[in-house]
Amino acid sequence: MTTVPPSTPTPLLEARGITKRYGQVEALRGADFTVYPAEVVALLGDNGAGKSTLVKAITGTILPDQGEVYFEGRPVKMHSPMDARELGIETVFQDLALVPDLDPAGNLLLGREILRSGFLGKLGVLDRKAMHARSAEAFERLGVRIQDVQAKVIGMSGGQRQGVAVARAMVWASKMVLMDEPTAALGVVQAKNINDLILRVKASGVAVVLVSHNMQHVFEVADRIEILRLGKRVATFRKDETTIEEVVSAMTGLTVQGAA
Ligand SMILES: Nc1ncnc2c1ncn2[C@@H]1O[C@H](COP(=O)(O)OP(=O)(O)OP(=O)(O)O)[C@@H](O)[C@H]1O
Repeated sequence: MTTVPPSTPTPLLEARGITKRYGQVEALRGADFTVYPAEVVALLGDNGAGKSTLVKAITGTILPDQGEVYFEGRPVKMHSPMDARELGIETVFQDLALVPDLDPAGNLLLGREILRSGFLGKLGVLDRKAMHARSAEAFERLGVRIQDVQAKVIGMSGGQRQGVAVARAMVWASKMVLMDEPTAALGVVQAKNINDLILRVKASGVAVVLVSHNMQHVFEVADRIEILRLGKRVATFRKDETTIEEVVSAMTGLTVQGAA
């Protein structure tokens, strides 16, 4: 187990002592979580450990009962995903949150549509040409291959949809992208594409938080790994200094790991 070395920069995001209850269930019991700038950090834990709840708490999707979130060293309160967006944080949720009847461009630019300009300024009409051009450029830059950018996403394969959702988050995130199970429904080639995307985003200076059960995926792309167990962080590792066995032991609690 590794603690943070002395030369480590100020965390981009730090969650401290987050608690969240759903009735009798304590989903988070004082969870901590740290993300450094431009790193890929995997958030791992067994089913029900609280990973999705923690992701929601640091993206303004739910309000925690207790605890603080610091962003670039300052305390922040996120009341909605819009608050997170304003900080440069984008999220790819398990359900992808795409609009099935829109094409990839419409989904990429959802809430950020480009309007046609008229004599008196912006008209309330979508500039589809500009939207398609902008999206095609974004997909190209990210290496996401979309055969027909004008086809509705409802007719696309799971992997293509995932590509659209991940690209949307990556295009707009200036500081951090969170991905909850990005490769869950993907084949080997598609999972590799997502890995390539993650590494591209990291190279552009944006941090990536990855929630995944896929150990191979995690060990391919993550710089660090943080483990949640029963709603608390129980260990942190540098990927280069650990093994899958050690990580699995920390997740299951079969060996004692010092708290991070
Ligand atoms: N909206 C909710 N209402 C009630 N209980 C919830 C809700 N969301 C999460 N929980 C409970 O909180 C605990 C943590 O759930 P969470 O989904 O955060 O875990 P997870 O680590 O993401 O699990 P998984 O890997 O299975 O997705 C679980 O016991 C879950 O049943």
